[in-house]
Amino acid sequence: MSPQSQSIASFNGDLSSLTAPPFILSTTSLTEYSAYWAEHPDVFVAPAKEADPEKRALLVLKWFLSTLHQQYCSRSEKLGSEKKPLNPFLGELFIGKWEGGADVGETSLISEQVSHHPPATAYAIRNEKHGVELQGYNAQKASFSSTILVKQIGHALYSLTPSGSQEKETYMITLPNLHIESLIYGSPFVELEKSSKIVSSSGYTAKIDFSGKGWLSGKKNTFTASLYKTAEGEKKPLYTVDGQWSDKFNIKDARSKDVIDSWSAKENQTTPLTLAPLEHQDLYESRRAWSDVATNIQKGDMDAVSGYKSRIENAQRELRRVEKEEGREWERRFFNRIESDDAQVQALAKEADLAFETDKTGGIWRFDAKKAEGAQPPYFKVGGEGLGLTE
Ligand SMILES: CC(C)CCC[C@@H](C)[C@H]1CC[C@H]2[C@@H]3CC=C4C[C@@H](O)CC[C@]4(C)[C@H]3CC[C@]12C
Repeated sequence: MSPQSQSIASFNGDLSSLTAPPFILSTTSLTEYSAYWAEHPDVFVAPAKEADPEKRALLVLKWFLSTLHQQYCSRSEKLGSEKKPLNPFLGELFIGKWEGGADVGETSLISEQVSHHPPATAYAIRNEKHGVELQGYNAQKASFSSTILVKQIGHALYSLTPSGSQEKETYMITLPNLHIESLIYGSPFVELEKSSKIVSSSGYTAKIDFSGKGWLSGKKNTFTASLYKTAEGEKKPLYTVDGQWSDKFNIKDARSKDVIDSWSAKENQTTPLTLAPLEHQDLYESRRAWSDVATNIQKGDMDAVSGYKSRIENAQRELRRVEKEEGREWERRFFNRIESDDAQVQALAKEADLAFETDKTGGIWRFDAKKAEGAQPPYFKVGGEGLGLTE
């Protein structure tokens, strides 16, 4: 048996324990993936400007669908194949902002590794000007059956206060399952499976069905979606959407059958995320913490890679040891673990068929805006508690 298949045979579902050949290693940590939710900030805030609740729910669906290209195929398009991201360490941060035009304003991103065993990443994306917030967390559980199957555990909550209203509207978003295709040809890419739901407190539900390589079109990344009144059910759609999430899709009014809107991933450029320069970043910020590892992955110096990785891992082990000794746990910088959420969120979760599975995410994680107020790097005191990354 090769070492590769041995590691598969003893695989426990934790993707971070999977060994991959050097050419498949990415220099990017999973904490960075949270940014995929808002790389089109104008689409992210668009629902807040819509006065009609039905159209607002449709714009939330459109935004969700528009994120899928970046979430699930930007690596294979940019780098030639899907890659294995760096495993974030507990407390790792990825912080940045998107400068929109005068109309969009600034959108900020906070991403934090809130759990290490099991690995879970939480994020908050906010646009103050439009009163839009997305927060969520996710973990992955993998299994093998001719390829890598990945179940996503976690959810996202999108909220806004419609213009001219006082009442906050919340959308519960569930995450799709996925699998890796073309693994044996050495050019792995992601295909989405089953379905995702977006259930709103305003009484609308969107259901997205991922059908992979469409049996009619023969094209990969095919999906259909419909938006309906939660109380009336899937059989009475108000709008339908179909196409490829990695390319183009059309939005139709289900009553008139007219195409009323569309999206093309290739024609809509992403807005770059602005980060603090490396030297101004905190030691816990992803790019800074992983910079030596990343440089050596690029150079193909795998000995140096494992040396620098061990440095991080050993420093982390030492922190965990001291915490255990002192009977405390690592304080999350921007998020809190909560026992259960309010009745509204629970009702939305039920409608969305969401099971919290807290044992697989280390808990339910919620953003704490107070912790983020006026946050400036360094986010952590360095010294005794440092990562051991500075000399
Ligand atoms: C490429 C093969 C050989 C190695 C396996 C890599 C695994 C660890 C990669 C491949 C695709 C990746 C997923 C791609 C996109 C997302 C969406 C993001 O919002 C959360 C992370 C998540 C869910 C990634 C988790 C890690 C992942 C499953």
